[in-house]
Amino acid sequence: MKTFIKNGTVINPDTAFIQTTNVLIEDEKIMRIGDAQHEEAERVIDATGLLVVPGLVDIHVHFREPGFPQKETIQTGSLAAAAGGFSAVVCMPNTKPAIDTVETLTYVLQTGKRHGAVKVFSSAAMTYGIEGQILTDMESLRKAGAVTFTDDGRTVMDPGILYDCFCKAAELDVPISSHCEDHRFVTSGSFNRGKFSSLLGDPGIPALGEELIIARDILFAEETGARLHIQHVSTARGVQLIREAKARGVRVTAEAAPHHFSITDEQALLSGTMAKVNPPLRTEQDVEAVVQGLSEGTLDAIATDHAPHTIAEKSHPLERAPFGLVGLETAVGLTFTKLVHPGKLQLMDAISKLTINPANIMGLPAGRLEEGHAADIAIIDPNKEWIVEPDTFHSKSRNTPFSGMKLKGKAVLTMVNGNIVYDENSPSG
Ligand SMILES: NC(=O)N[C@@H](CC(=O)O)C(=O)O
Ligand SMILES: [Zn+2]
Ligand SMILES: [Zn+2]
Repeated sequence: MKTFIKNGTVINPDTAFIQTTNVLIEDEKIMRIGDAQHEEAERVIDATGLLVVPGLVDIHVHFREPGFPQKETIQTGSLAAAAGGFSAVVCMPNTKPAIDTVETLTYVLQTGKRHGAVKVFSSAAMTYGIEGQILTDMESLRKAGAVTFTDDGRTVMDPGILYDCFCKAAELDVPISSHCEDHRFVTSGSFNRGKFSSLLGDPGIPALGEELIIARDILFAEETGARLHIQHVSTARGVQLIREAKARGVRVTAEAAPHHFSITDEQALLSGTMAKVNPPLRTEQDVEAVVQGLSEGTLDAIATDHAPHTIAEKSHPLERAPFGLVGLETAVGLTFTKLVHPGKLQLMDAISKLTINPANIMGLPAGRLEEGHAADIAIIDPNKEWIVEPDTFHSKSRNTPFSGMKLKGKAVLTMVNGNIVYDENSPSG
């Protein structure tokens, strides 16, 4: 089957290519990028005024399988991904059981193949049960397809165990993805420790608790030569630590989540538990530093940390409600509204941080729009104005602080291996 995408602004960040042109797809591959007309193709998509970019890559999602299908399944999560323009995702291992054995990892990857609308990759846990005590069989998990090791949701606190983990990661040349939170220092708060946590009588989560672990893990990476990827960076000093580490040649990369570059801790007053996320929404200065980190390249990737929870759970009193918010279906809108349209991030950089950069960090065969490559493509309408309505999400969960927010920019079509997995303009879209 031939698909012809005509007259779009075609972007391939890997080669800094941007041109108004056409893309011809045959079966699962991109055959040709260029001016030639192929109006005879079975399917012709008019992309006039739209961006035609590599399928987006999210290296930080929680699809909750096995264990919590009431929050999300691999199938519903992948539908949310497709609706957000993503064609590839990396699942986090804080499931039940955790993704800490080859058996569970294989279950996730096979379920992704069978029921996933997009390409589902997976991390594996650093320690059994994400308990920070006993290292998993990293070698076997790597062979079985784990693209990174992480205890996301928690931090491995024991330096001896962590050291062994970094050494093994260096040997296997696989990145460690680090959720940075010093559990001895960060205790029972729900929001960023500061003015708003005080107002709400919440003990607060100190920025220092995140920064201590960022600093620690950078030293471990430097010492062992392992590749380190810092997840969901939320503080100004965290950005600064990564900037300095990169300058002295440490193999460190980092991601920012859309909520950390879009809204501040003041959101707690408006959204309550819907704004409860870990790391927490921080101050205006922190948000500015995250934006600066993205624009200067200290922060390499935008990753959603899509963390679905049920409404029932989010209705618990503040201290019992779980941390996390869904992000796949608002990521493009927030990136364009908060970064690209205000001129804080160049269009090419924004697309890089949603495609080739995260793909390269995790070594995924994704993130490129090139002849001969798989036809994983997102079509984005950068000027589409829309209002976030959680009831229309494809995700099983609706936990977002962005409900009712007006955004400009949206993925309107997503293709995986030449198949359309999301189409805004089709009835089933
Ligand atoms: N980000 C969150 O607030 N929650 C995540 C865990 C995590 O990413 O740390 C979750 O699994 O719900
Ligand atoms: Zn985390
Ligand atoms: Zn996470």
